[in-house]
Amino acid sequence: MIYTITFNPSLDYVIQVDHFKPGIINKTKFEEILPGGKGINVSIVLSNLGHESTALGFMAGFTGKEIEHKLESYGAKTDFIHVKKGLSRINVKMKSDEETEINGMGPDIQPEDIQELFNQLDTLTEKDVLVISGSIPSTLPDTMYEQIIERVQEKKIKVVVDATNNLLLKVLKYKPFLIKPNNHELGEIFNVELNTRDEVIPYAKKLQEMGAQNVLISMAGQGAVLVSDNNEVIQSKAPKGIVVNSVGAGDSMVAGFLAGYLETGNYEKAFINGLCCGSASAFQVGLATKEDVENVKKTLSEN
Ligand SMILES: Nc1ncnc2c1ncn2[C@@H]1O[C@H](COP(=O)(O)OP(=O)(O)O)[C@@H](O)[C@H]1O
Ligand SMILES: O=P(O)(O)OC[C@H]1O[C@](O)(COP(=O)(O)O)[C@@H](O)[C@@H]1O
Repeated sequence: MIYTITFNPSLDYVIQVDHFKPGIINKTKFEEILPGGKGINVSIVLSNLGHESTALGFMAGFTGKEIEHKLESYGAKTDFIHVKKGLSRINVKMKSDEETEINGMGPDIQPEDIQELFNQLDTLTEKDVLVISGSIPSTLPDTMYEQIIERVQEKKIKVVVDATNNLLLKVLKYKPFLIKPNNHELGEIFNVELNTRDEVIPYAKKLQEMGAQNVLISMAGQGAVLVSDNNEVIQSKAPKGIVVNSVGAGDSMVAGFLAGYLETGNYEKAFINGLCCGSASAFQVGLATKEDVENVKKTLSEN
């Protein structure tokens, strides 16, 4: 079973506002409410690609119930911990002349809720895969990622981490199977600006030297680079298309890579699946389906 953990799930309120101006009343031209949060997006895309997963994490209030309900409608399994205080957040994703995001805080997670998550993790076995992604709400200790990986370390399960800066750096010593920062996040870690695929390669290799087995760097419209554990560097430009909503593109890439790897055991196929899955999600409001990914793959070979 693939387990995803989303510490702070959300309802993503995606709106289109023509020429947004701060300080006045703006009206929406389009609106949709989607379940969100990085692990949740990974679970949705895995379902779309025909892979079972169970979404773990913390939920609260009516927003939490709606996130769970929406997620299950995609066919993903859920086993969320229901937190008593506060509400699961609503994150605003505004498309206008520029993309603007306002992400909420989330509920008040208590030590007993964390213990419940640990108890769930204790049931995982060697055959399982664990995807841990997204930010940590302020009520959780910033050692959360490490504590989880340490807890499952002896089981030798494959762990995938999609997190930024210190959260990511601190888990490298546990040798995660896959990490997926984007080029900006990679640049922030080393205090450099990385704009091209060639510039990214040496820094991706540094993260590998620091412990990660496979390092996948997403680069939005520039494509992606993979430094794999068999010392291969695989890179590609992005498939061409019109971007409608890039929220969840990175999570789709993680799901696509994982699905491709579990199906074939081949890094190049996994990479292409991840790349096309990311783009297929960016080219629509919601997240990619298997058919969308196959269609994007055809355009990649035509480019
Ligand atoms: N503008 C775009 N054009 C084509 N593909 C895109 C675009 N934006 C994202 N993608 C696809 O989605 C993947 C992940 O996107 P990215 O924005 O780098 O991730 P994140 O959301 O984690 O920052 C990219 O590697 C690419 O395959
Ligand atoms: O957990 P975080 O880092 O606060 O981010 C949550 C947001 O990220 C998303 O999961 C999208 O992530 P990406 O665009 O990086 O793929 C949204 O659905 C959600 O609103």
